[in-house]
Amino acid sequence: MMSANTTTDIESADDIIFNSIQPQALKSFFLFAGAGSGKTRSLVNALKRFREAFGIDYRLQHRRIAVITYTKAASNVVKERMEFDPLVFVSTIHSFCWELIQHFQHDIRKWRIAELQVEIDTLEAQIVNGRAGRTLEDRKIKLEKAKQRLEQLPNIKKIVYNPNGDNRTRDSLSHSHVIKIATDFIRDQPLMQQILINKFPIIIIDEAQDTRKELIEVLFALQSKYKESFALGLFGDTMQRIYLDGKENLGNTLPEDWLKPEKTTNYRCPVRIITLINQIRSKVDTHQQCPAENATTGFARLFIVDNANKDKTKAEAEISSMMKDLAGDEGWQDDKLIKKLILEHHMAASRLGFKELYEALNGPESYRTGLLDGTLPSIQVFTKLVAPLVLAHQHNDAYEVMRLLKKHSPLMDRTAMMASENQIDSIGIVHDKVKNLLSLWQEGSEPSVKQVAEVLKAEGLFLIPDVINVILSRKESGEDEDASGTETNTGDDEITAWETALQRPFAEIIHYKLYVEESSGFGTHQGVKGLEFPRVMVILDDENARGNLFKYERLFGVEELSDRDLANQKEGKETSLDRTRRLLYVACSRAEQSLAIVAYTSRPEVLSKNAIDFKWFESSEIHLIN
Ligand SMILES: Nc1ncnc2c1ncn2[C@@H]1O[C@H](COP(=O)(O)OP(=O)(O)OP(=O)(O)O)[C@@H](O)[C@H]1O
Repeated sequence: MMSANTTTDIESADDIIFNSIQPQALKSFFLFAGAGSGKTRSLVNALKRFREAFGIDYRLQHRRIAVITYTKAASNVVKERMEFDPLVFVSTIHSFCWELIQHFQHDIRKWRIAELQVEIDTLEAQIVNGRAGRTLEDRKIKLEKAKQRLEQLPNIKKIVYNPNGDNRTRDSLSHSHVIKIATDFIRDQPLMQQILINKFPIIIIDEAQDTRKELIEVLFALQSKYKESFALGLFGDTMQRIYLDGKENLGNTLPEDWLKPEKTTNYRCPVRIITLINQIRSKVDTHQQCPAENATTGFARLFIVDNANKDKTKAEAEISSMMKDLAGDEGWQDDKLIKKLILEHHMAASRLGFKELYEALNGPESYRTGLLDGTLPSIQVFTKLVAPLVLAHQHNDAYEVMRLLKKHSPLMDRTAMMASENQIDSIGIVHDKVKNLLSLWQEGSEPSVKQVAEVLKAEGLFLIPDVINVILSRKESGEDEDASGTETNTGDDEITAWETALQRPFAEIIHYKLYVEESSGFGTHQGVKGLEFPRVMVILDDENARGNLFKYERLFGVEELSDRDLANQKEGKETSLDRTRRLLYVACSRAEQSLAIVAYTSRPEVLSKNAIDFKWFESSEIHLIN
């Protein structure tokens, strides 16, 4: 609800949070904190007040408050503001899960055996029933690998977890394993439940709307079982749920006894942008924001570009120049000072030279989120290890080359080094292997991703993800394509994606890397979550988008809803319209001063009329670009 008094608003929300975490009177709560409402400040305030009042007792009882953030960067901010006080355990969800399970080695091993056995049984059944062809051959390779892993499990002394990679060594768990294991243990093991609530009687989760729903659900169940001794504090905004693995409608389906404080002031955006995002949101719920007392008026403009206009770079340059004049802000003339947000990524991919790689890997549903935010495990060996190694070599940075190898190469891990008779010789051998890898770029050559992967595999420099291993392990004679192509499962479309991606030049990996790491001037939509920029250009371009997850033409009423959307709407389920609206809300709410929405459309007049009818823009704020 719109608050008349912003001071009361902060005080009451912060007080409610502090009162909820009194050790003798724990209460669970969901803090509704819309865009720019200063969640971090409220969180740190509550933690500092808690430390002051209860820190000594808590330490004596060996208890801690857990704070789970969405990114490592967000963890670091909270840790720093809390002066790295061990009273508060701040981590990402993966590290938190690992903290809980890491000493349960016996149970983890049992869990892995059961999981591998299911995988083996499924593959064996598929192989018995499958037709001859590549799919069958791939499954046989996968089966072999799964059996090897099962066999090796008893020999592994300690199962570990590496938050920075994908199956880096055979004894390490993947990110999704860690979450699944923790979820299962919390749900099924009373001992784990006791340990959890004794160690962390209070768990605070930031960006709760995007936190893995399976885990949120077991924590909810735990809280309802141990109301007196365990409290959950969720910080979030249902309108800012942008990942598909978050829990739908979290915040609207809370238990009766939960408290629901709300922060209604947006300290980031100027008045005009707050009015716009309130209007975009008004179709979904009644949460509305108000500006801070010292907020400026700000600018929001809608630029409508006909799809027939093929030179998008030129159109956007013209728009920047118009924004400079409209907002009276020279900053709009400097690309480095503007954040351009691509909500669908094909346009950036074709402009920045990684379109084919992107299109291949964007195929499997399971890859999409990770591809967009750079966390797709199977690509990380290239983006996080090979590309930095090549770039460091090109900059003559021998120290960085060594650091990457020491940290990530199985050839240089502690066990390998201890086992070697002469460590100096071993380092020399690793150097030769690196030389072989780098020779792929010699005299201006441009290797393919596959050539790079083959050298990695042959030299054993870094571990190759299983999906790529399957392709590289195929016998030359196994090239008999299964023409029917009808057998698919998740694993198979991932293999198909990598078959194409491996053929692409490695340079596409580098362009992709620059894009997801935000060094290209463009921002990924998911990547800007939680961030803020003075000037934001939000680019809406369905024509360059693939898939049906987001459709701006539908959101603006230019295109009819699909049959699937209509069916979902009828059943009260989420539609592409809902997802697209939330994306637009998040993107627009990043702007601190001025905002330009650039909408490419097949029907400029209809889009313009609807933007006015929806009360998103006045006609004087809309510009048609030819
Ligand atoms: N009480 C306050 N007074 C003045 N400025 C504030 C206050 N709280 C937060 N801010 C400022 O407002 C901006 C937004 O805060 P923050 O990024 O913490 O919001 P958020 O709730 O995380 O938003 P989002 O969910 O959109 O990412 C920051 O620049 C922050 O410094």
